[in-house]
Amino acid sequence: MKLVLATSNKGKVREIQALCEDYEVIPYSELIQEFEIVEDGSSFKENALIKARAVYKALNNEDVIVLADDSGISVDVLDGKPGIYSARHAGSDANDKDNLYKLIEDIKAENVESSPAHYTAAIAIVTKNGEYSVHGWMHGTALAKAIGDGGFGYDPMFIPLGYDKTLGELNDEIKKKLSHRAKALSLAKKILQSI
Ligand SMILES: O=c1[nH]c(=O)c2ncn([C@@H]3O[C@H](COP(=O)(O)OP(=O)(O)OP(=O)(O)O)[C@@H](O)[C@H]3O)c2[nH]1
Ligand SMILES: [Mg+2]
Repeated sequence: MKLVLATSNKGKVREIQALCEDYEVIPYSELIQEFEIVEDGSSFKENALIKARAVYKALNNEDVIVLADDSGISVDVLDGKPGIYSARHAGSDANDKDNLYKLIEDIKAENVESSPAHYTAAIAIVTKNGEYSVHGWMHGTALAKAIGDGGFGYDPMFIPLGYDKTLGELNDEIKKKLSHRAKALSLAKKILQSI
């Protein structure tokens, strides 16, 4: 089965391909020109559906199956921020490093060295027969420093529950077992098997 990913994030493409080895997973940019999708929903689920619907419509082929991921990190000491705004935490043109160091500064400003935190991933699937969505979470600790350069985004400051190293230090196989994305995708696969 072919799955078209409605994402411009290469880290997500890499992880979803590794987690869906039985599928042919291709980013939509291999089929059509990338375009801007305004993520103005009020939840991860709404934003994932906005992205999947936009790409489904643009592909103009009713037989495609489109999958989108909307995700982010929520830090307890920051009252759950940045949450759905994780990609724009340091501004609308921010890159992963800008967002990472802004979040580190925000945690330091609370006069703590770390805080409980969690990642959320909402996965939306759009097909001619309907729309579906599922969620997955990964809990752990957000540090006020970055260690390691594995993963992407905020991974160098995040220690998953039960570990003592950041996702920047741990190998990809560990994140593959634990991640918010892996958990949401395992539910998404059950939906894909039934359609
Ligand atoms: O270190 C990380 N490990 C992860 O596993 C992870 N999952 C999400 N995020 C961060 O959360 C935002 C997503 O925003 P997002 O869902 O809008 O995606 P995006 O804008 O990057 O691409 P797109 O899929 O929208 O095209 C971005 O800042 C990501 O860096 C992660 N960071
Ligand atoms: Mg985005």
